[in-house]
Amino acid sequence: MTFTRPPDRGDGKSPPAGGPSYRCRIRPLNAAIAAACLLAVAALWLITLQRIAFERDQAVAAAMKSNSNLAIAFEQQVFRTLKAAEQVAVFVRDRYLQQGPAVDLRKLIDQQLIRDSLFSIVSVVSEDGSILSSTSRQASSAISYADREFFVAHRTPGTDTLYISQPVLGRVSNLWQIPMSLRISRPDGSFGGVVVMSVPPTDFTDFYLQADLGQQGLLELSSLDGRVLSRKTGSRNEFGLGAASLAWFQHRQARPEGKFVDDGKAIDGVARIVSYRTMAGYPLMVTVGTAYEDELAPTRQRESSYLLMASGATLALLMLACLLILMLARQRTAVSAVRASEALFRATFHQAAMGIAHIATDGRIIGANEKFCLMLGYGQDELRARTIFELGDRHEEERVRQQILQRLSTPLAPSSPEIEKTYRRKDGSILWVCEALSAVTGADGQTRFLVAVTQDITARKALEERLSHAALHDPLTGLPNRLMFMDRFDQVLESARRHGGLAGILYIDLDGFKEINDKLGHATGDQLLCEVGRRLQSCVRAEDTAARFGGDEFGVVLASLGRAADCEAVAWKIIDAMAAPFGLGADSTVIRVSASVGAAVYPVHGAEAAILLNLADTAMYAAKNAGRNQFSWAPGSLPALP
Ligand SMILES: Nc1nc2c(ncn2[C@@H]2O[C@H](COP(=O)(O)OP(=O)(O)OP(=O)(O)O)[C@@H](O)[C@H]2O)c(=O)[nH]1
Repeated sequence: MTFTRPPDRGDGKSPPAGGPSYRCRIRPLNAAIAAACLLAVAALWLITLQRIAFERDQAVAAAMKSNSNLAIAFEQQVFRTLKAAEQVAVFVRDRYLQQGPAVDLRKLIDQQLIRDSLFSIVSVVSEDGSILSSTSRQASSAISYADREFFVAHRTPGTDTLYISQPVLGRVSNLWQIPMSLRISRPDGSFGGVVVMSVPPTDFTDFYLQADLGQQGLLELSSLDGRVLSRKTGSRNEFGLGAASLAWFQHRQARPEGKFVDDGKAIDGVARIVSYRTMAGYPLMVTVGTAYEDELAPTRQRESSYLLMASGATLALLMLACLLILMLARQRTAVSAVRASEALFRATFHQAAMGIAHIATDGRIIGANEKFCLMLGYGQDELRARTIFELGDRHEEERVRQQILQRLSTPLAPSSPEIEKTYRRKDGSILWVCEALSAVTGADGQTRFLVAVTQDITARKALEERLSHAALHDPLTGLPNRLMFMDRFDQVLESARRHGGLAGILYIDLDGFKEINDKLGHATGDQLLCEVGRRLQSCVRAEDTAARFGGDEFGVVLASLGRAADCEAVAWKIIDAMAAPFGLGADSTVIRVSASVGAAVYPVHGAEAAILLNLADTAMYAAKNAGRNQFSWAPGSLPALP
């Protein structure tokens, strides 16, 4: 998500101060990342919840199957007990019918004809309800069963099958018992009494421990007429309760056997996975149940792991999405910064008033801006095909190499010294530049390339040249002026001092120049002065200096004089040169002029330039006074001249 400034409203006014000056814009890529993340989270949770539901269903189905098997086993155990009871009852009834009231059940036990481990009490009851014989010592004929359910039921002629009564509190044992009885019929079919066997209800539910039904399991034996014969839930035993409100009792009306999840509200509020079966051959049903929470405990543990993993994955996905969005935002910022920087660079590089060239460390030109190309007259490609050394004259190459080496040796130096140097343009002309080199280094501190910032100073150099020439030369004749003359004279004197040589100076003044000016005009006078300058130069050697001091006054420095007398010889040579007629102007007007020359020699007449100049000047006046067109030595020991 980014914030952008709203477009200008066109009236030049900004949005009202204090109000929202930025509007929110969701970037499509950010929206796509957020949508993908939400989709992934939704899919993750869908899969997780489906997995949890599947595992729960699996656990419930497995528990149902297990409980169904246990119900079958429980049914078989009850069935065996009932069959044993039937066999005992038939055996006792046959003995009673053979022996009559003299039948002794305790003797039958002693003879191990009856197993007393199966039943707590076995009794023979007469047709009036009193006990005729019993395996219990507490039993007596005074105890009557005439009102008992089984006795009442057997008195009525009916089937010759085992009758299973509701649990009752035993009158002999004083304990809860389930009476199971068989009718004794006389040969004529009349009622002859009952064989009754008592089984403690808990004997049926001992199976609970074998089946390992847990702390809150359920094992129940009920009669189909709606009575719980024996039930065990956890450590609790119950007998004789009504079964009509129980869900499995109601389910049995529709299906003889089944399995389902019961909410437990009819018993103790504990939800259970139950399986029930209707017994074959007996009006009984068995029910086995295990606590729903016990069965799902392992699944619940896995559920917690799944939920934890899904939560972790959700968090990771959200963090990943946030990270991606953040990285994208940073990348966008970086890209914007790079673009801005590139735009700035382009504007600076291409529109700079200075020439800029990128130079490889070996001198190859990598690139150049338009100004640099313009300055040198080469195109970009032509420059790229050259080295920086090829752009200058041969004598400059070493200097440029030194400049590059110096820059490479101090790549991190903040400023680079500017040097003035020359390039050779494509057309062969000289380009004077003032150039600074900067080093561009990489992250490793190594120099990647050099940047040459070049300023065209050709015009300035030409101006300097002109100014320098004007300052030291006479504008009319082009000869050195007095300033340059004195400088050269100083240099010559210095050399003469060092080498013990001689140096001469001549002071020359034209004779009658004013008249020429006056008669022929100032322009002709100028022409004459120029020609005098040329003749003067032709009279001296290259190492000598001829100069114009001003007006019609000239001077000559004679370097490396072999003899002082040579000075006079040069002076006469000049006087002769000036005496020759001048043909000036378009019509070659013939003009005649002469010159008076004074001379002084180092070290004969003096040691200082100014003194020697004055002496030569004085000598020149002496020559003038001697009639002009003359030479005169400076005052001093002329005969001693070497
Ligand atoms: N044409 C021209 N005349 C100049 C220039 N500079 C000075 N003059 C003139 O040159 C003359 C020099 O004066 P002088 O040396 O006294 O004249 P002169 O006739 O040579 O006199 P003497 O030296 O005594 O022989 C003056 O008339 C100046 O006006 C110049 O640049 N051009």
